[in-house]
Amino acid sequence: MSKNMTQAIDAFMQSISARNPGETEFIQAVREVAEVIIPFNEENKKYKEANILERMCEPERAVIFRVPWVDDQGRNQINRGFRVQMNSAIGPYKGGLRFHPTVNLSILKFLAFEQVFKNSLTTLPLGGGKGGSDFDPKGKSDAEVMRFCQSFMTELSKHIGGFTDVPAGDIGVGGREIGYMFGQYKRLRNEFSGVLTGKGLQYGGSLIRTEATGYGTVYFADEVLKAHGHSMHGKVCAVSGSGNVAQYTIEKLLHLGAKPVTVSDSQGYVYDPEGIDEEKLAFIKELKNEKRGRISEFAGKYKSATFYKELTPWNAKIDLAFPCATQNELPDYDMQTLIDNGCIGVFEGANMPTTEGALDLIRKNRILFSPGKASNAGGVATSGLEMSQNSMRLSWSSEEVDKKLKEIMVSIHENCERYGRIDDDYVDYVKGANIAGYVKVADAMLAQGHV
Ligand SMILES: NC(=O)C1=CN([C@@H]2O[C@H](COP(=O)(O)OP(=O)(O)OC[C@H]3O[C@@H](n4cnc5c(N)ncnc54)[C@H](OP(=O)(O)O)[C@@H]3O)[C@@H](O)[C@H]2O)C=CC1
Ligand SMILES: O=C(O)CCC(=O)C(=O)O
Repeated sequence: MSKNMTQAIDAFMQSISARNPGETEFIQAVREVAEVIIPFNEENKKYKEANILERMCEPERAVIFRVPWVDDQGRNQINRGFRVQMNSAIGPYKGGLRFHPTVNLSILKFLAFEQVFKNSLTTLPLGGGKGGSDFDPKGKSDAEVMRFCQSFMTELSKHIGGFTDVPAGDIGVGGREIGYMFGQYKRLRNEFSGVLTGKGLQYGGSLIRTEATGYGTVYFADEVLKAHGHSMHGKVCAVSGSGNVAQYTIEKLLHLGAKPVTVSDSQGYVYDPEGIDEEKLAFIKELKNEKRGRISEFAGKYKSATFYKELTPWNAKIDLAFPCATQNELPDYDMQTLIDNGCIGVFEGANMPTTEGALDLIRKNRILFSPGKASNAGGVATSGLEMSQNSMRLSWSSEEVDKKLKEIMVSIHENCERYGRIDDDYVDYVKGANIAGYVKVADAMLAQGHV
């Protein structure tokens, strides 16, 4: 990269840092995009002259609100609620809600920013947003979670709607939470609408939405492997996390003949050299989705497995890594270990799990890599399919939805390859995803005037 270009990127990032002090995750997400888009804008002056990137870095709106609720002991509790409505150029704001004690404005702005590019890549008419709360559902009774969700939705309902903003789940928000929030929205508005996705199948949910993020991640990884002369069959895989995305990543890896050997949660990871098969996966699903237990219990149940307390799965000797837990969970030193152990590909199921330092190592060593905004886009894409079914008042079969999901992942791969091919042997999917996601939103913004 030329010296002038490096200076232009540094100057842009200085202004972003000054406008968003202390928002480290948001600044990290913007830098990854700016490093690709600022050089692209030099060759596409219409975007540069209209300050499209600058505008995309400023949320159209962000609401922060108090969420009061009463716990089982009758005590008053207060949490903070957020919704960041980042960009509506190509459709209503769309993106998940995260309930986790670490949630803050920086994390939600980074997620909303990523969501704009991701949703554009899906080919569907979806703008980008994200929200949530610093509420921790862990250790709470169902009744407490319900009271919290009802209070959260009482305020959020003023800012969302089927044609305005359609939230969904993310960390800490699954079928239970979506159900409670949907019920409250319906009471407040006296309206049965597709205002949330990830709904239960009895009340407007789509088949395959639960599976979609994990399945889509593996479909995308399979495309990347094929495009580089490899195959999924027989590959030994490390998966992090044990929630929604991790579970269905493991499931699809098994369908394609790969061998997942790790799974984790915030307390540590489990390594099972014999592999996590369908039966062990069923145990994980029950443990995490129903009993809401800890992953260490897996090693208690299966003698072939070992639990490593407070460690992450990146020490295992594996071919492919699927980080599916949270942001910045794969730092440079772990990436170096993965490379030393022969890892050939990293496919993000989570949002921004790979740090900037780890990404540098990936590029230097030409490791196959897909950014979450491309590889985990199957979740929001299937949310888009849920919205279509709700509008049409019908339900597609799981085969139909899965086929559409697969087609969308293949088309995202093609689009990323188009903008990200470096030479005959390597595609830079970060570059490809950022440019492909940007162009559609940028053109829509240009067409709509100075918005
Ligand atoms: N659900 C979806 O459709 C989509 C999700 N994503 C992304 O995928 C990732 C996982 O989401 P999802 O599976 O839905 O969430 P879940 O809440 O279902 O699962 C999250 C998993 O990650 C672990 N985890 C969370 N925070 C940390 C942390 N700080 N350190 C270590 N482990 C952690 C959790 O462990 P524990 O139980 O101990 O907290 C749990 O195993 C997130 O980055 C999310 O943004 C992306 C696209 C769509
Ligand atoms: O399904 C959705 O609307 C959002 C999914 C999501 O939060 C994400 O893609 O990160």
